[in-house]
Amino acid sequence: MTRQIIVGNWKMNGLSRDSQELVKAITSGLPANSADVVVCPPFTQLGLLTEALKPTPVKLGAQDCHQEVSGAHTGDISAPMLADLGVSYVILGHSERRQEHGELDETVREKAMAAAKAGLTPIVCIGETEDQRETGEHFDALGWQIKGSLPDGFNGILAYEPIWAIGTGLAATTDQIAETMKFLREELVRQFGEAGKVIKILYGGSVNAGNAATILPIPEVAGALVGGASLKADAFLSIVSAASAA
Ligand SMILES: O=C[C@H](O)COP(=O)(O)O
Repeated sequence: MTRQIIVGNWKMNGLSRDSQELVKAITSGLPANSADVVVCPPFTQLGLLTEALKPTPVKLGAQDCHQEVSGAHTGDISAPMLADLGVSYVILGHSERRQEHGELDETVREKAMAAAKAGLTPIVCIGETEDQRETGEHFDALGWQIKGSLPDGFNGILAYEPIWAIGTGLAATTDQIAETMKFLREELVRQFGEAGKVIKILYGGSVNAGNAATILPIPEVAGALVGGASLKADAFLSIVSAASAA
């Protein structure tokens, strides 16, 4: 059985002291035979946490990177800069970046290529809006996002996050997740052939300590991308335990 992976996306949360305390609580509370765990703090905490996480099995991820290696891009961070710091994963195309920064599939694809080239594992996010779900256009939307956001030869992680489930406390139902995962796997195989069979797919959107044990065993779910609940060590560790048992 493949080990699941739980990714904590801290979003724009965490000053130095909180961040250090949080990773200390997480690393000291990991269950035996733990699932793989990745924490993705804001850029400002990455340097400090690299050192704190070095002696632990927890890996470090970033929440974005630029598609270029270097240059005149004020305020941006490149994939080689992240790799240089000891970062292993990078979340790309999160719906909050797509919405707040107008990030397009094409840019996400370029970022995923840049990340892989720098030795990082890209975690590319896709997800449908509430409208698309209600009008039954969700599979079309997801198919287009896969086509547009994942580069040829993609061997990173895909995160399915229905936008209406993010931060709402209202996770997708097990039936919705199961049906969508099946669709995503078929689509990955259609677009990538054999390689599409092994791309890991995470579910994200209001995963918490109470629903993780129901969501994580759903076929094709390889783990979770966790927002709010990743900021509380107890809740995050419960999700990690559920993944370790799934
Ligand atoms: O990246 C994480 C997702 O946006 C999920 O956030 P949430 O767990 O707070 O719903």
